[in-house]
Amino acid sequence: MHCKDQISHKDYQRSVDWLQSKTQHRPKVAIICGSGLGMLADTLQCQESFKYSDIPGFPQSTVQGHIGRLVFGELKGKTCVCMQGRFHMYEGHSIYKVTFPVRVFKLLGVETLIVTNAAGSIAESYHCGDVMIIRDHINFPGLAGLNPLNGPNDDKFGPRFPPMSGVYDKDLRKLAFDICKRMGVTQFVQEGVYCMVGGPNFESIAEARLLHKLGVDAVGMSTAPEVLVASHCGMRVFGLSLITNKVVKSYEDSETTNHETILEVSKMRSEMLQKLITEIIIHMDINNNQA
Ligand SMILES: O=P(O)(O)O[C@H]1O[C@H](CO)[C@@H](O)[C@H]1O
Ligand code: HPA
Repeated sequence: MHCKDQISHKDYQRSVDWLQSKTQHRPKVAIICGSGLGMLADTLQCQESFKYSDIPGFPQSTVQGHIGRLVFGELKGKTCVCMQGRFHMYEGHSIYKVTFPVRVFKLLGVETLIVTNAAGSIAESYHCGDVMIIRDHINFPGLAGLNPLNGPNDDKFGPRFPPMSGVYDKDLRKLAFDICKRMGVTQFVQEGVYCMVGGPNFESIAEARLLHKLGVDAVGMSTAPEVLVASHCGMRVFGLSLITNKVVKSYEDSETTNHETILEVSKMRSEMLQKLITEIIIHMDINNNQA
């Protein structure tokens, strides 16, 4: 990865200008849908959607379960934009392309980013189908120097050395938990630490044991770069992981993980996630439609 791949302000703006010329929607909330979770976008009213292949600067989705469309619309009167499909580095995208949409959202006027993902459980107490409110993350590629903020800093977006403590908004986490209580689903709601690994392989047993020792609760191959860029440019962030599989940590265990099972579990919980995210958006303060 070279800084020459870095994206200029002009390139983000080109994408923003194109989108603003095609839709009247001016979203304050953006939602990134994880593997198999794209149907979250289906509940938006007055929808207008754009294929990634038509939007200037957008990369293409190549992973099954990631449709590759940007959907604008309203959730109970609140204007949102939803990514039906995200980008991963293992697809061959540069880390700047992976996070490209987040800066486009910022320039569109988005203030809050909601990220979702499918993740494997490392925590012993988690079960398949659990929903984890993300409290914090460990960004392995970031720790190793693969960071979307590498290269000359664009001060128009944020500072050179941004803090990463308290990135997952405390009030939104509390709001989510209160909503889960009202929905009567707390028995399968957790709060924990998400760890991003590079993928595309799933973890070896020794790697899974290492993650467990490090205090990781759930592992996936996404999310941290988008969250980092959103936080850098001052967006409020909320994240949910759907636990789609248990990560094997024992040499006695013959189970293996596969993407198809992950998509099936995502489908099983999609309605509950849709409802939870809708309620969060309804109940959070949004300075709506003033752009
Ligand atoms: O993180 P999302 O996009 O939900 O996808 C998860 O599911 C895929 C593996 O099945 C990986 O891409 C992993 O990161
Ligand atoms: N490991 C990494 N990424 C994942 C997993 C996993 O077990 N499940 C879903 N995404």
